[in-house]
Amino acid sequence: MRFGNRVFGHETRPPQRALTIQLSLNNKPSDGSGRMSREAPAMTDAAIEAQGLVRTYGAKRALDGVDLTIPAAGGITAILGPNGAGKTTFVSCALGLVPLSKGRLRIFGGKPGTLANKRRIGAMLQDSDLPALLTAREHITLFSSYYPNPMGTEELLELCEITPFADKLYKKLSGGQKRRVQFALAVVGQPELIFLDEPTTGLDIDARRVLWKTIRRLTETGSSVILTTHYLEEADALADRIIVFNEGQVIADAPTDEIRNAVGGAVIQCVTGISEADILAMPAVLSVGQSGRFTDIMSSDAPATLRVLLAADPSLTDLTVKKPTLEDAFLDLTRPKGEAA
Ligand SMILES: Nc1ncnc2c1ncn2[C@@H]1O[C@H](COP(=O)(O)OP(=O)(O)OP(=O)(O)O)[C@@H](O)[C@H]1O
Repeated sequence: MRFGNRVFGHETRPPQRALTIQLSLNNKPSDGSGRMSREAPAMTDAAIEAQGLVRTYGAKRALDGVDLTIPAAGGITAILGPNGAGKTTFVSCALGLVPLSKGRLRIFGGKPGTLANKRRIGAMLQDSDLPALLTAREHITLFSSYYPNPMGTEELLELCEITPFADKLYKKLSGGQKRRVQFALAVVGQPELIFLDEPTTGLDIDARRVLWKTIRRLTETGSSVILTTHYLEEADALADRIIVFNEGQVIADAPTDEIRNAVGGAVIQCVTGISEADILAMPAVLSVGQSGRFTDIMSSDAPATLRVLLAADPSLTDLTVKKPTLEDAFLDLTRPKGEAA
């Protein structure tokens, strides 16, 4: 696993995950319906293999040498990155919607966009739209006919909490209700690989939690989910693995815990009159930022920083020390070199 210039662990799932996969391959779902079970994909088949992907738009390199592998039954991978980092371009290439300029991309060992691959993939894109004059139930019934082993329509309507508006015309649904239907269509086929591009944008917190629950359930049956999101708490709550894109390149690729912990140290927050330049010169300080009246100091050794900080400012107040969050790690990774937080 990559994290900046560092290499982490191994390329396979962590042991706990491997156990979950093993169980799901050998057992039917607890409700005994059999509807969520399906033939397991060969464990050796990678869902996605990308080597040296380049996609240019004129002089712009939207993808600039992307290498990554997503295993089959690979759990939930969040692809994060600032605006314009290349996340949507990567997803579009994997779906066969956008051709590559250079590189090798294999989906279940085949080219992106083939019919065989489409039957193994579900996708919810940012700009999806659907025929206005069909109901949610009709859309789901129609989509389920494309897949060899779809979920039952009623079960899916319940799971995604669509039942109360299942018979309304799509055009009469609210924005959040439309997103739920789009999500249901991405998962109705119980596909082995699911792309969710900003799936919870515009959803209220209840609807977001329904989606999270459904996503987790799908991975328990052996799906690999690729989630792109700007909500870092969503990635933190859901993803087993985080891949960070920046300027068309993968700058970090590691299990979520490792990404969070790799920042190391702690975030010291306080109210102080000391200048950012003076704080940056203190021991173990990695970066300094301002949020309102608070100063946030990222330190690789909080006690060492605190000793000097407290001695330098006896009037310092509102002191808290906390572990870095995924957001701290993300900001640290994607900050332009040489720029303080
Ligand atoms: N069809 C296109 N024509 C020209 N440039 C494009 C096109 N699609 C993407 N780009 C450019 O490629 C770069 C990567 O865009 P992309 O949409 O993949 O980023 P992203 O990480 O998904 O961003 P966001 O988080 O804003 O959705 C951007 O600079 C974008 O302007």
